[in-house]
Amino acid sequence: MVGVRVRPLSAAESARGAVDCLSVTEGNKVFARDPDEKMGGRDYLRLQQFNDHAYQFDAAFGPESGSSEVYARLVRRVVTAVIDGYNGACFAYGATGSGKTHTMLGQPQACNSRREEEAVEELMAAALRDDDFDYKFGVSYVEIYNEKVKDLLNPDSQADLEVREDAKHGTHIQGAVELAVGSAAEIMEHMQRGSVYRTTEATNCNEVSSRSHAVLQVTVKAVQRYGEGGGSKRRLAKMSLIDLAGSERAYKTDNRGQRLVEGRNINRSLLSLANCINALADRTRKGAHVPYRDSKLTRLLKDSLSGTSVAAMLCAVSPSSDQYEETLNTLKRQDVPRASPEVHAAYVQLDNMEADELAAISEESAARDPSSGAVYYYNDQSSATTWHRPGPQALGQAAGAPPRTAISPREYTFGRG
Ligand SMILES: Nc1ncnc2c1ncn2[C@@H]1O[C@H](COP(=O)(O)OP(=O)(O)OP(=O)(O)O)[C@@H](O)[C@H]1O
Repeated sequence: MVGVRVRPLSAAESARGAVDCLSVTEGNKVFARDPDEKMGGRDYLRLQQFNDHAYQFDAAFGPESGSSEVYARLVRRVVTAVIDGYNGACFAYGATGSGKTHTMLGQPQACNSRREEEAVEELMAAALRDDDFDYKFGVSYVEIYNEKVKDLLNPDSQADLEVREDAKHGTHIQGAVELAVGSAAEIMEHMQRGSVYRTTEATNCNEVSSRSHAVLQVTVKAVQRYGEGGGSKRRLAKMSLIDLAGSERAYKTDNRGQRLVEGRNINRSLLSLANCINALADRTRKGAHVPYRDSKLTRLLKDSLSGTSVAAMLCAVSPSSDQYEETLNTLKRQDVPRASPEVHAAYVQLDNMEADELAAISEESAARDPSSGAVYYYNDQSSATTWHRPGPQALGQAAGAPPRTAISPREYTFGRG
């Protein structure tokens, strides 16, 4: 699931004369108004322009939404999956100063609004309610800065730890401390202590800018109390909460020297994360190579992204007109393709579709791409982000189950986006 959170315009932004250029509307859409365009008129061309800047998400939160709402709509399902034995990951993505850390950690004076705290509290509470399993929890907290892994729970340790993978532990960091914990408060305490050692700098965009990716992992070991036939079932799952470094382009922070190297490493690892997510999400490339090894971040998160894992991405954006380009960059990258077929590339592999999926195609879910004239169908029984474009025969008998042979196996059709 991909969500977006628009933070309030800050006092500093208002003082600079910046204005609010985003609105969150019904249907989880975010409209971005180009501050250089005069949008006063309501003629068709202007309206079209306006619509071109609407971005669709699975969940969209305006400045009035609290972290609890973000938690309930985006994070809870990840926590539930972890309790059921799946790996889960929540990412906070966005430009510097957009609100990633605020969403993940909250402000010191507003402890009760932390999303991470809610996540670990619910995880612990669900474990306590479960009579069938005994639970043990461990926590580790690392940062990845300039492709080097530092243990935030043991800051004096070796400066660059290795990411390893084995059958017993999955992907993990060799030598990183994993502390046994018994309550959500303990996890938060460790995290607050570790956060002090995180690499932050003042950039042009944020006074306390995180220049590293911070990865908090809670390991959940569950052992069944009364196993059938004397044997006990065991489950091992991991919940990863990731506060990514700012995604802005290097020039924006006016960085040179060390800052420029940082910026390049941040962008490289974010790109490799995007490449992995795209490869995993692209159902037309089942079994395709996923480039986990391209960065430390993706190597570490390999078992939280692949297989039977559940992930949520929260994109933080500033509504400020002077951050418009960065905001658009985030919105464009994370926009869910199903919303507006007119402005997005769409792709299908129909030979993977089952008869019941084809049968679910209905005329109501059809949309026509104005530039190519192609008709797309959104099939809500399958992956939320996959558009199916039936071949010519299938179009004529959309309500039935068209013969598979009549459909070309792969078709890629691109609209304007
Ligand atoms: N939803 C919000 N409500 C109120 N204030 C917010 C909100 N989101 C962010 N802020 C404030 O905006 C400022 C920047 O936010 P934050 O430090 O979380 O950005 P960031 O995306 O983590 O930046 P960086 O990548 O540079 O670390 C902070 O002062 C924070 O308190």
